[in-house]
Amino acid sequence: MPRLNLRAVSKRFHDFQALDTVSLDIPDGAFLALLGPSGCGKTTLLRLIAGLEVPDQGEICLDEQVVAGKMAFVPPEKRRVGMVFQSYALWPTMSVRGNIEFGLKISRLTAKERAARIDEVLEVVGLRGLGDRRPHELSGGQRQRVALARSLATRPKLILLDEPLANLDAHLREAMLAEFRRIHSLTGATFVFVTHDQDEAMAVATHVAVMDRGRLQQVGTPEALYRQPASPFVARFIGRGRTLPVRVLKSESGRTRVMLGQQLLDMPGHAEVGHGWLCFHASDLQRVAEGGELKTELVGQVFQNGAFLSHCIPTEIDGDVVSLPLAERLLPGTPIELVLRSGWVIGDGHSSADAQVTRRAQTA
Ligand SMILES: Nc1ncnc2c1ncn2[C@@H]1O[C@H](COP(=O)(O)OP(=O)(O)OP(=O)(O)O)[C@@H](O)[C@H]1O
Repeated sequence: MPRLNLRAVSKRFHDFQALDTVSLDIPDGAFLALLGPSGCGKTTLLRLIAGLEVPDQGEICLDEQVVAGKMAFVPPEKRRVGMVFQSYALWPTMSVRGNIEFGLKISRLTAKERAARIDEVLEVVGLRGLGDRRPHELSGGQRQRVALARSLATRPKLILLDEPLANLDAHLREAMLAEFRRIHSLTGATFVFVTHDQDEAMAVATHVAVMDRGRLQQVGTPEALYRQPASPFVARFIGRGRTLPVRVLKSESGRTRVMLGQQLLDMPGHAEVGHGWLCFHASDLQRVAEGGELKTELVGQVFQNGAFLSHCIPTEIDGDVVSLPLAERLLPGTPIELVLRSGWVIGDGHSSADAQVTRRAQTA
């Protein structure tokens, strides 16, 4: 059963279209990351789900109840949704227990029940024994755990997290990601997590929704987005992917026959006959001495992770720079011939990308 449905939700701020007909089904128990460049509308979408903004058009349903639409608007406090902000938003003069209890005051729990609930969530987030500390006596990671505990205390079905790790250093971010995953599986709640960091999204989420300029580009598992992007934008955005223009000759049963320059290739994918894109990652490329499918010239190298990440410009087709790790340092201008061990072909039209978004969202 989907926990959360968005149907053609749009939102304008003055003359700026922040969200444009976004449709999305989020299954019960999912950990969905909303991913996209700065300003693409992630936070606006989260605020609409929370009830902090009202959509101009479309409908939002939580547990099959319309919470925002033409005829209905359920206020935030009645949505059973917990929200965790980047800034933590803790009361500085209150203890950890006081901060968590604050959110429980409007519940009908007795003082004893509230105390038990606080103990329970402190245990879940790994802060047992720190209940009497004030926020300034905690580390950034601990403060974020308090913010999460405060949201969990009301036992919401849906938890919204707005860039919760943005204020933490890289090392702590990784540890907190593992913590979020653990807490997600322990509570069984549905999590929706906003981030512009794709490594973060891919590491933690069961589903990722990629957004660009107010529009949803694709929803799918991290693997599906990586291996089967629905649009050139997703292909380039995820996993530092690359795209090259191809001519699609045939497309049948998940295989395509394409021309990459003068080379005939057989690749997985779906595309209409005509102009298309071959999407791939550095790991799909292999250098060969001769007879490569893609002839390039080295433009530069960077020493990274024990290898020379080599940037190469295609010489026989009009395409962007492709990159792959090589074992040796070479002079700029060196001819590099490459074969593509794998890839994914998509069509050029946005309609096919949109169709895949809908199909994937429905089957997610
Ligand atoms: N209250 C508002 N009034 C006017 N414009 C707004 C308002 N809120 C958001 N916007 C605009 O809507 C667009 C989307 O904003 P939003 O905060 O949703 O983006 P985001 O994807 O979360 O970005 P970031 O990753 O930088 O936080 C931005 O261009 C922003 O300036």
